[in-house]
Amino acid sequence: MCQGPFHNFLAELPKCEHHLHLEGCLSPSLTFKLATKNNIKLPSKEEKPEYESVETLEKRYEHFDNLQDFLNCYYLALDAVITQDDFEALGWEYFTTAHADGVKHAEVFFDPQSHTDRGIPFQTVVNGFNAACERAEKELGMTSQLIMCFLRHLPASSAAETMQSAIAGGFFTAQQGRERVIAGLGLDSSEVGFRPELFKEQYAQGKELGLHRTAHGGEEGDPSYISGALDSLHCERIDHGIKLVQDPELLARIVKEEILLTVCPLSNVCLQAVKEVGEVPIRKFLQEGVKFSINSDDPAYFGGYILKNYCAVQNAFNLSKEEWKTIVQNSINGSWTGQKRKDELLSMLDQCLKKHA
Ligand SMILES: Nc1ncnc2[nH]cnc12
Ligand SMILES: [Zn+2]
Repeated sequence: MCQGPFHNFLAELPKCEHHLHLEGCLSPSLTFKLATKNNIKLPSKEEKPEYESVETLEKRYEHFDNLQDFLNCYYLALDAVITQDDFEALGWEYFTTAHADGVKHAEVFFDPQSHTDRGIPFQTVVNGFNAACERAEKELGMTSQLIMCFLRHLPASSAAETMQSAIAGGFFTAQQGRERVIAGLGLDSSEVGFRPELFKEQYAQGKELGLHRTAHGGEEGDPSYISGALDSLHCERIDHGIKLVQDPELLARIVKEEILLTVCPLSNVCLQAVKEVGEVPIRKFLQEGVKFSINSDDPAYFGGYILKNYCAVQNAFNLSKEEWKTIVQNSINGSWTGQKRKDELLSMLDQCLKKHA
């Protein structure tokens, strides 16, 4: 069980997070705080009773029927987030909490279209989130990358416009010793019916520009959403990917090509993809040699940040320290950071394992 010394071991593991939506860190209390500051009218009590107070909104987030039910809440709450400082505050909420959970390196998603569609300038969003990343490195020693996601329920033409905004703003360009502000592309939102192939052109353009590529796949959708992301989008990682177990041939390919899955156990339970964490194919992935990291997805909605996910996995699978070593090693090596940073993280892992031997 995840208690006492084992909990300390999990807490002290040097974690890399690869599947985290910054917008998914918008808690009910931060939503109300920003709405008040910005003079934003959240839905009225008559329209949506859950917006009566922080407490009623917290209660609403205790149960989601499925991914779409969650996404409806997720997009609505964003109305409260307006200024560059708001985006920085949202990013900072993530970095401070993740730091306390032992995250050393984070590759975080953001959804520009959920803001530009409300009239917020693209630069306001990116500059705010990037300010939080820079502050995290300076004040907390955490390294990070931003991953720009396309919303798959919107047409590819909207993704193309988003791509153009990032190019025009110079956010994909490395400048004078500074890395590019946006390191990679992602694909999220409603999965079933919105196939990865629709975004082929944007991903081809991203590959040409030297951007990293990942996409949500096999969260609710069948394994063809995973193979589609590999074949059409040339993804280096797959976000979620739990439906992979339905296709043994594809599983063998994922192992052979060393594609990292970014698994989010508490999210899968909250969105009813599985009944309990024990149904997430953690044991199967370890046995078959599928590389994966463990992540929090949308922690303000799914009951906890990364450490809660590590603990939930431990409670469900009772993994050995050797198995945790494999998981953390794979998350370090599957990160989109340079070898020097990976070596630092691997050495932190070594120290942690020695301390807890
Ligand atoms: N779990 C998830 N799946 C798809 N899109 C998302 N956007 C935020 N969280 C998501
Ligand atoms: Zn996600």
